[in-house]
Amino acid sequence: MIRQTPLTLAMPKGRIFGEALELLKKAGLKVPGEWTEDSRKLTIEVPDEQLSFLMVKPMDVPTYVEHGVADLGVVGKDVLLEEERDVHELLDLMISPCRISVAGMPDWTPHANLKVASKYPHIASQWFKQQGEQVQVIHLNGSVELAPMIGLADRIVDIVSSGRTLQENGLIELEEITKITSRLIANRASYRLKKGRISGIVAGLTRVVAQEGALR
Ligand SMILES: Nc1ncnc2c1ncn2[C@@H]1O[C@H](COP(=O)(O)OP(=O)(O)OP(=O)(O)O)[C@@H](O)[C@H]1O
Ligand SMILES: O=P(O)(O)OC[C@H]1O[C@H](OP(=O)(O)OP(=O)(O)O)[C@H](O)[C@@H]1O
Repeated sequence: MIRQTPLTLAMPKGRIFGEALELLKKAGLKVPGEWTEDSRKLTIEVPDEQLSFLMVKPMDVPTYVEHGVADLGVVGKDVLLEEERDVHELLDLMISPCRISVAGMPDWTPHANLKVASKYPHIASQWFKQQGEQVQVIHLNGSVELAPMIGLADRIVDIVSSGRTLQENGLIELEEITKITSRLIANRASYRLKKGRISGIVAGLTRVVAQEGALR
């Protein structure tokens, strides 16, 4: 029997997980079937395929991959832009689409010392720097839309998908910073040392992503 090269994948718990798993399955990988959203288990083994899945927070996926404890990872481009980790971005999986935008209250009156609340402090700082605006960035971990409503910040930089959260909190989208989809990333050394197996997975996923795109 030919033994497969063992591979470890860092998978984001939450929104992206289901869609990513579906793509991997369609690309021909035997993926864990028994895992459910309410499971507390953080590692899943698929012994027949020499595959291990690590269930991690979306923001931490690039950390696991950069340090080489995971060979591959699936992560939103938002996290890659925020974290700027030294990883190899292999493929746009075209799943979990959304955008990062600047939003604020419609009746806001301009003033100096602009405050910007965001779960993405790095992306927010870079964006306003590029615009030549000096701002104070306030890092929040969620419920960011609250900040302009209660006077914590003048603007937010956050994910927009349906626009419902902005709308229900009386905010308007002012500028789109960038469109976001999820990406397949690799550890740089793993990509060299396990190139055969990783290339096979990338080829399978590339085919599936193209097929899914044609169906949209
Ligand atoms: N409406 C959306 N809101 C947030 N993230 C979205 C949305 N649509 C797609 N995404 C993608 O999903 C990823 C976030 O997934 P999820 O919401 O499960 O995690 P999270 O809320 O950041 O995690 P946690 O708060 O548990 O650390 C983002 O990095 C982004 O790429
Ligand atoms: O445009 P929409 O479809 O409304 O989606 C965007 C919202 O979803 C995310 O929040 P999440 O549900 O992850 O909660 P959080 O505020 O705790 O980050 C994001 O931070 C926005 O608040």
